[in-house]
Amino acid sequence: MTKGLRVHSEIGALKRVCLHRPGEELLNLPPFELERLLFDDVPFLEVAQEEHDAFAQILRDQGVEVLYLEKLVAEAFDAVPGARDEFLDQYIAEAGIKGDCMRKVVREKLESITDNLEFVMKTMAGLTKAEIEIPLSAGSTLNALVNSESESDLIIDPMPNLYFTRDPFAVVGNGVCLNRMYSVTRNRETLYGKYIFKYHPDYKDVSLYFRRDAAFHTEGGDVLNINAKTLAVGISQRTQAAAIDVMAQNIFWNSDSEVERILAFNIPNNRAMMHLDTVFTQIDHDKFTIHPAIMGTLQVFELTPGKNSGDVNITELNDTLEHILANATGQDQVKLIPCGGGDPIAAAREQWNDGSNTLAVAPGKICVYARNTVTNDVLYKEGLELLVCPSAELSRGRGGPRCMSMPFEREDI
Ligand SMILES: NC(=O)NCCC[C@H](N)C(=O)O
Repeated sequence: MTKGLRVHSEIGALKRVCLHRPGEELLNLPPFELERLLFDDVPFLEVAQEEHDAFAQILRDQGVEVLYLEKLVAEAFDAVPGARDEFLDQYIAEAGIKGDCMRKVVREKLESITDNLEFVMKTMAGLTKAEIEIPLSAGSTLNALVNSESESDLIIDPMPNLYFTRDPFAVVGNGVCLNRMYSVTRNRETLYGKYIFKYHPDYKDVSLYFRRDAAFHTEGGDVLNINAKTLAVGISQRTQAAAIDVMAQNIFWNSDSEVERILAFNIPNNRAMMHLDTVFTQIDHDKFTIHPAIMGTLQVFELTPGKNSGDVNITELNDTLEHILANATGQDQVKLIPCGGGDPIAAAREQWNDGSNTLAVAPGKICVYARNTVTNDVLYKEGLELLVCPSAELSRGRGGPRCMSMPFEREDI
């Protein structure tokens, strides 16, 4: 029997999760490319890996099976002859390589890697001019041959944000949204999910509720499974309202999905609040961490299936966030715990380092970054059990424990 996917909440006991251990993609991250590559500093790879290994071990100690994205892709290639070639064609087409000659040289370089895991990790790391010999022949390009400050040393960009496995695809119930992401630099990450959900023996039969060739963009950080019947989605810098229209049609009118209601939260468009999960995250049956700046300002819509196949009804909910979340979770009331405990400076500082971006491994038991001491103290006093991850280097990419994980299976609550 294949394993498949099963995620009907944010808090049910976590059984299986997909991570990506930061790799050489972080070594191909020059300071002057940080903004374009959506990273905020140059991390120290060895320490980032140690921190990530500690995060994975915390999850294993809680009985969670840890899967690695890069291994799943390699297993898909091992399982299906021809899958790797198909991937390589698409990878090269989307890699932004300048000139046919260079594309040929790069293809030969990647084809020469025999081990599938090594091959996958190389595609993630990117490629620099120093790594290949460029033939001076008919068909070569000036861009390849010239060493100049105005020409990048990167032939293929690295994908430094891959360890935020939350974003390129989002598991919803037993299916998955394979996203078209907001930025060119991150959209290449969705190729790995495509090949897992197309060819991996355990995951090739799951339903897709969104596709990477869609006209509108969305990211997994905006998708929260409240329960089997209710999904919360952020309208944000990263997810367009039109993408949620598409998602709603595909989810409501797919017999595999139990979701009957989507709540769309219109959140501010800025980097500190780039996704819904940076603004609020469920941590217990009746508790959420929140960014204090969104209190009282949110516009929220409810989408439900209409009468005829493909129809979606939309209404605006004029209520407080507490009432909307209490109603969605079926609780009499919910507690919203502000990042930084309400102190404006601590809130801004710890929000910047993902103080509200926690990962629940069970109701009331959450992974948090060690550096957010003010928020962690408040969470502890509210009765939460904290699993504390080191975070000096990992946090430089602007994502927390929820961003660094994509649950594949949770126990139902
Ligand atoms: N779900 C999340 O909030 N993910 C964090 C993504 C951070 C990454 N550097 C980005 O800008 O996309």
